[in-house]
Amino acid sequence: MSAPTAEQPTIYKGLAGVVVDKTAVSKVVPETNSLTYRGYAVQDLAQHCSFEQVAYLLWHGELPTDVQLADFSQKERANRRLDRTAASILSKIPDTCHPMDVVRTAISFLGTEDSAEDDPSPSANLAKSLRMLAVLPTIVAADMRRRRGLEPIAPHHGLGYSENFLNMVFGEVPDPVIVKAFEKSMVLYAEHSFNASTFAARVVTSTQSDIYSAVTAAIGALKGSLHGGANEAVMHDMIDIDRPERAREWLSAKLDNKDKVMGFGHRVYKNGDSRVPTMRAALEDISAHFGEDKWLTIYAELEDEMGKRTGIKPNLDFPTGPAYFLMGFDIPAFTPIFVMSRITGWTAHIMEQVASNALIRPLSAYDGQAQRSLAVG
Ligand SMILES: CC(=O)SCCNC(=O)CCNC(=O)[C@H](O)C(C)(C)COP(=O)(O)OP(=O)(O)OC[C@H]1O[C@@H](n2cnc3c(N)ncnc32)[C@H](O)[C@@H]1OP(=O)(O)O
Ligand SMILES: O=C([O-])CC(=O)C(=O)O
Repeated sequence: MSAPTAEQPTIYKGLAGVVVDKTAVSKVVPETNSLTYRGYAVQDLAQHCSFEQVAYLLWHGELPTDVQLADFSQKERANRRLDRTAASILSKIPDTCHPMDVVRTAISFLGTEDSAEDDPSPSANLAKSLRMLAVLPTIVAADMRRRRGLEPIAPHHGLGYSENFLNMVFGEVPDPVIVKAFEKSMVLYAEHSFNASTFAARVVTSTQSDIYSAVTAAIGALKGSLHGGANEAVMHDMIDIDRPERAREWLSAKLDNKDKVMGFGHRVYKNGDSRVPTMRAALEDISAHFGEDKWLTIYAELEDEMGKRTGIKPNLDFPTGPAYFLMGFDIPAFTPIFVMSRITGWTAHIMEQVASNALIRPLSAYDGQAQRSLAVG
């Protein structure tokens, strides 16, 4: 291969392997299968911490003291309600559209209501981040109920973040096994360095645009099936497979057809996703709770066959898809639930970008028409 020149520079397609900036929010080490948020291993956080504690950690760099957590929770609970104008706007969106479009529109609309939208100070951006974190479950739950022809359930200020969300969806707080598994998924989904949606948020922020615009862009990036949308695609595939004895044949057909198998592979992890063991264990807990092992068996068949055929391992969306399905969520709500969690990581990165900004503007190598004369007259 010849050396790169000004005319033919090296192209890093998809920015693969390119380090574009520093971050202190999280560290992904694929070689040791490790992921830390602000220095803490994610599996320890998922085991021992609430989602509220993890949100605080991502934003402030340290876990909260009891007093700080009480203050944080009080503010989060006070921001859960969706105002009447926003609720009315969202109720007019066709219920045939994907719920990610509802969430994207909702965040964009929240920006229009905020008189401090363009204030990029740390305190203003923190307040806006908390507002989005608090109100997103209300939006996602109301939209899920709307699609089921049900009235929304108001937030319950006596309940923690996950319990309140589950109560707004199902009209009751489910068994603690389900609440814990859900909470773990929220912790695992919260942050993952410069993934596509976070990078989209950082690109928008780098132009000195506002936090709502950055989050709106991130939601658009997360929707795609190569990113967050994969958790929905995984469940559609598992339903398509239907019987565990069909799983290997189904997978072979996909690979023979050169199709991507959803829920497998990762840009950074090439030897397995650090979050999968924790989420798979949560899926096992839920499956045992419901006495339903069909999805877990399909999971194991696909994982084994994919390993044998390609060596490619599952990513976080693989166990989360069937876990959310067993919890009782409808499939199009899976990626909006991911948004409820990732809002923490996105906004932590937005605030980091604001604090040390440089316009993000890469170069391209032109391969279009050579310069030519315009035929005039
Ligand atoms: C929370 C998250 O966002 S996790 C990611 C969720 N996304 C998915 O699950 C979608 C399915 N997975 C994929 O499409 C990919 O693995 C991605 C997009 C996640 C990462 O892709 P990249 O880093 O660009 O790797 P790339 O697509 O170049 O794959 C390298 C090789 O592995 C193959 N490969 C990678 N993932 C898969 C897969 N899921 N199914 C089949 N083959 C795959 C590719 O076909 C390619 O093979 P080749 O070299 O023979 O052409
Ligand atoms: O890091 C990535 O490219 C995708 C991912 O796993 C995430 O965003 O959680």
